[in-house]
Amino acid sequence: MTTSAFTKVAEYSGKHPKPADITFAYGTAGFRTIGETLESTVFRVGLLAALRSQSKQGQTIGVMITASHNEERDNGVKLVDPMGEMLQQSWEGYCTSMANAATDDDVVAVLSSIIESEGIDVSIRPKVAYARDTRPSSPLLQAALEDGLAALDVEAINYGIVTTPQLHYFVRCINTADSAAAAYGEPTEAGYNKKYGAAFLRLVEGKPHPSKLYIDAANGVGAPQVRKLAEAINSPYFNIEVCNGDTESLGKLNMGCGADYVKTNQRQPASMTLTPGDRYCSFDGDADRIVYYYADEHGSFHLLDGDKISTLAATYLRDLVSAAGIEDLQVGVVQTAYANGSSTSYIKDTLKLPTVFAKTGVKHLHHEAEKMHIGVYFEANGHGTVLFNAGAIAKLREAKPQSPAQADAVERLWALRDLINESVGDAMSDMLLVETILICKGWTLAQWDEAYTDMPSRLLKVVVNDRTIFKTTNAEQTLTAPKGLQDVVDALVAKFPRGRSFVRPSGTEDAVRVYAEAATRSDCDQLAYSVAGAVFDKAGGRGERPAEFI
Ligand SMILES: CC(=O)N[C@H]1[C@@H](OP(=O)(O)O)O[C@H](CO)[C@@H](O)[C@@H]1O
Ligand SMILES: [Mg+2]
Repeated sequence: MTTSAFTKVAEYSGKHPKPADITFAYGTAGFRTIGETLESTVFRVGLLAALRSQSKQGQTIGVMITASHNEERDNGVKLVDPMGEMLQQSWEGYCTSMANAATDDDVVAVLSSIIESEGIDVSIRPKVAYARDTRPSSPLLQAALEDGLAALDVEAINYGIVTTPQLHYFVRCINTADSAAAAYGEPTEAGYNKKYGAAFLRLVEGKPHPSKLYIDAANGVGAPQVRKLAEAINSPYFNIEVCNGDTESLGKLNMGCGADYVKTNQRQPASMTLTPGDRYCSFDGDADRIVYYYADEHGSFHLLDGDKISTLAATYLRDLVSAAGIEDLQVGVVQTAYANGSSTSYIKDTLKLPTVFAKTGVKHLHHEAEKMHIGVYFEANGHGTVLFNAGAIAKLREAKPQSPAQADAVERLWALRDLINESVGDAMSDMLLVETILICKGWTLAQWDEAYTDMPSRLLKVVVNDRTIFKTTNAEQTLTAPKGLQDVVDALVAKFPRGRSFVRPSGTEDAVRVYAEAATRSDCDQLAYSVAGAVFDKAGGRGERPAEFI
């Protein structure tokens, strides 16, 4: 890169001035706020993606424009590292500094300082792959991104409108293409559908066909993409109907539908009536989360969330490892403190598998799961996947099956690895995983649900003057500040049989979250609302005290 390249940066930056009154922060989910305010940020993310690529010797970096389950007027942008994983945490600070540079000259100055501190070789031609979801503000932001990429002469690939996990997959495919041993797949939509579709059919072949699966696509990008996946699979094993698949009409994205709505409200999408015995699932707006649900014969709603998916997957993998006769190949589960207590007890006491708690946010779970041979990780809200680490791959390669049954189990473990998007949680690939297990076991959703019964739980938000005063330890389950507040929470928890509650500041919203569980619905609600009340009263609740707080 020459000085003239920097001239282009300042000139193009002038087309995307930063709104003076907004401070941006690269958080758990990248940048996320009202779409129209993000033009300068997305332009600058284009510049950063170029530097990140150069710092990785010209490997391809991904940029995804999406705000997932947020309302339609929001948008966001995040960077994807070479193996399809989330951006390395140490670069998040660079993103924030870049987004907040006040003038075009400041943008160039921040750029230069990153180049210097990272020792970046600017003669390397940067490569970036990018995509967007279906939001109305996305085309404008895409144009800003393209200016950022052009300003640093990036070799760019535009993937158009795809799901977030598809972009992660493409990035990993591109960067592994030259490695015979680790090539991940073809970096195209067709390649994605072919890889996951073929692994799915390999695993379910010969079993009875399942009944139809109704997919609520949140009126988002998952709708067109899952239709393409179904076309590619073209088999009665994947008999689906897309509901909430309108990506054209304004105001529909995530509105009264989608995985977040279903999980938060513990009910089906407003537009859907459930028929007892039928099978349903919901994606979120960028199709990286999935939850399943059904109505029982009395019409009552039952949710199968991320914890249920993770226990289903862990059980199946544990049984396959045992059937394969491979010694010391450990299956483990990573959860967050939001995992339902019943699921944690089930993993420990019934499945007898190791489980650890990570901090909220999938990157934390991902890192913990990498330490396990086969690490299953899911957030309760339905975002997660399964990882096979190098130790697991070595054990699978060395396996010496002693019988056809053992050989079949080893082959199924390999096929499962192909079925799973290891780069990131992926609603479509996770759905195929769940479908595979249910088809192989011949289970209905109700049979899957029988493993354990969820404890009544409640998740609340408390709006406070300053959420940065909240500090936590112990995987975010214990407050170390404000002083004395944890003692109050402990005293409240002690009042309720099997009570559990914790308080932490949200990483994505300007609020503090309160989670509670207890043996009965009424105890759980009393605990949740009294902890929320204590937080509001003792830690600077903002505005009027909500009437339901105790
Ligand atoms: C309780 C909860 O669901 N928290 C969500 C939410 O994080 P918070 O830091 O709680 O705002 O958004 C994250 C990003 O999407 C997701 O990873 C996480 O699970
Ligand atoms: Mg999402």
